[in-house]
Amino acid sequence: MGTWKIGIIGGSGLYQLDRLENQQWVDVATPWGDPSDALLTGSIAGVECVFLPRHGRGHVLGPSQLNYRANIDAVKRMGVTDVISASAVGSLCEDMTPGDIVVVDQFIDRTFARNTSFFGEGLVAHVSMADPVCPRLSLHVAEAAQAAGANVHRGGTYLAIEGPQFSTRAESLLYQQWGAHVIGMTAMPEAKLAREAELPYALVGMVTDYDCWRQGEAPVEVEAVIAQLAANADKGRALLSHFAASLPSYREPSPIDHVLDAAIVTEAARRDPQLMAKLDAVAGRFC
Ligand SMILES: CSC[C@H]1O[C@H](OP(=O)(O)O)[C@H](O)[C@@H]1O
Ligand SMILES: Nc1ncnc2[nH]cnc12
Repeated sequence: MGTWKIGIIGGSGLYQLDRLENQQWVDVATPWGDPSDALLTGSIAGVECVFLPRHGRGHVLGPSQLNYRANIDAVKRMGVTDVISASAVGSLCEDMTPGDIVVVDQFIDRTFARNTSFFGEGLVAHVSMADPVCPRLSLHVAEAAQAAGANVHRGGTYLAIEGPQFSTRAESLLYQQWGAHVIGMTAMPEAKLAREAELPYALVGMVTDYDCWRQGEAPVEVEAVIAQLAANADKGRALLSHFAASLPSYREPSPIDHVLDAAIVTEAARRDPQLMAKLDAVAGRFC
């Protein structure tokens, strides 16, 4: 390997990337169905990037309609080496305030209506999610966010709900007690699938609201989320420029590049050829 190719999955409020030089929208077909939209290829400060608007341009897909497998397969198919995911998040703690950036390092998954794995009958694999994000990529992202002038929290637990409704007050208070710091609807199973696809993953949580646990604070509304994201747009753009400019020119291999070596349990002779064919991008080394 040696060369970075950064996948950027843009969440709410992030549907295009003006910063990309030599931009081109590319339609990508996957064996898992259609990704959320075409993928935008280009470069920032000489670093090749591939951008995918998670909800599609115009925000047409909700969190439960996203084809998470197709999205991760598509970026992998485009030769991406590492994925940065940007997400709007609600804060579950006092000191993570709207406008802050949380570089998430743990997850609690409360989603229930999504395809959560590329593997299954005919090819069984169990990857570790103990450390669900890439520390190297997260460090680069956190430093870039700091350089962009953001108030950055290095680490935090993201609680993923199914949505599309926001939480009840009782749920919000419960998630706080569980030790979650931020809440959103999309990073799971995205982070799980990225790990299965051997893609180092970092999550930039952009705090947009205080959810509904906080006394005296109006419960979160979409309008406030979008307004906060718009207010942060310049910081987001600066973050990406700092990130690309600060990457070392040589990409040292990551242990995440090979997690499937220790994860696939199905004997070679018992593997399902049809599923193996579908896994050509995700697990091509084994096909
Ligand atoms: C528009 S508010 C709720 C919406 O925003 C977040 O999306 P994303 O993670 O893609 O930025 C949240 O998860 C919901 O999907
Ligand atoms: N409070 C919240 N709950 C779930 N998803 C969100 N995305 C942004 N704010 C959110």
